[in-house]
Amino acid sequence: MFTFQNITKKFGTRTVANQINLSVANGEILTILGASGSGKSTLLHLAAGLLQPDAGDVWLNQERITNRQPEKREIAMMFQDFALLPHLNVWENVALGLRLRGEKKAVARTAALRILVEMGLQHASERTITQLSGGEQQRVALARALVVSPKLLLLDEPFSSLDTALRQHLQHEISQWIQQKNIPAILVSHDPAEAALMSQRIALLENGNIIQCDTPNQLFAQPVSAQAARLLGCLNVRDDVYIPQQAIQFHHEKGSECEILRCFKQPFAWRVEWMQPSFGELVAWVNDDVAQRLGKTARVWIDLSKVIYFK
Ligand SMILES: Nc1ncnc2c1ncn2[C@@H]1O[C@H](COP(=O)(O)OP(=O)(O)OP(=O)(O)O)[C@@H](O)[C@H]1O
Repeated sequence: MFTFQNITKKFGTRTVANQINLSVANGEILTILGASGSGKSTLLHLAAGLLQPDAGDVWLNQERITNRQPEKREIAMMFQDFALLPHLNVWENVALGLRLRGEKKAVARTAALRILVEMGLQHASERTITQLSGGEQQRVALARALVVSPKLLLLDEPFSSLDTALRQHLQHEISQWIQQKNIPAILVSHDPAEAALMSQRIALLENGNIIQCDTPNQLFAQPVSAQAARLLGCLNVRDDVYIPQQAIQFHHEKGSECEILRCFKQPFAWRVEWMQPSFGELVAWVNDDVAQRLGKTARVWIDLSKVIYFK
């Protein structure tokens, strides 16, 4: 279990982490989702010990590690650019963390080769990094992070440079690893789809504040504010109202309060006009799968009991 307890960090007069309280359970991936500059990387650096908080404490497995040096924290970090060393071959890159901890070369090599087998990369162990594909490099970076048996894994947008197929494969692989190793993991992302796919919970960060932290389903169904809904990439958000996809129906459900809508195809999406006068210009965008089931002139309904109104 990893915990940020009331963590505050300022750069000059600017607060980039404001009284952050967060816990991540063993086997859980928590995603910190936020816009550029919201303070995501700062939180990872505070967890890794690369930055010191101005106030608050960091805990790992009931131990207070606030003042512990990064190399003594038993935390592994995986970066966007993999940060592999080109002058070392694959197994040497993987063994690096163990070597830095003072492990003998032969012991570190054995451990590195063992994890490369687990990653399906044994055939590439003697290759140089430049002889690997982007996906293979990513797996080497993962192997290097995991070979030291970390007690916490920090992932700083590690998939952003990969193509879709590879990204999905590695997202799945990493999720499985976290569960298998039963360690907590924190993923930093600005991609809501990735956050929803990979994590059990998502913390929404805005200007150094966590504005909401919950399961993806709960967040998409009930964002606390228009900002939260926008961070989640939700469609149909206005400052005062949000229509979740599940509120948009084709069939009138007996007993639910509904409004009739018109739906028509736009160049790139389906647009549904809400006819309720009090909502003025509000339009609802529907998913492709919903749109495919609608004819051009089909009527859809909004279940008003599922609509979220912001104060
Ligand atoms: N060492 C530093 N000194 C001063 N300001 C910093 C420092 N590191 C980060 N900042 C500022 O703190 C804010 C948060 O930065 P951070 O890198 O944590 O954001 P982020 O959410 O990870 O952004 P991105 O998605 O663009 O990487 C930014 O305004 C940044 O300019």
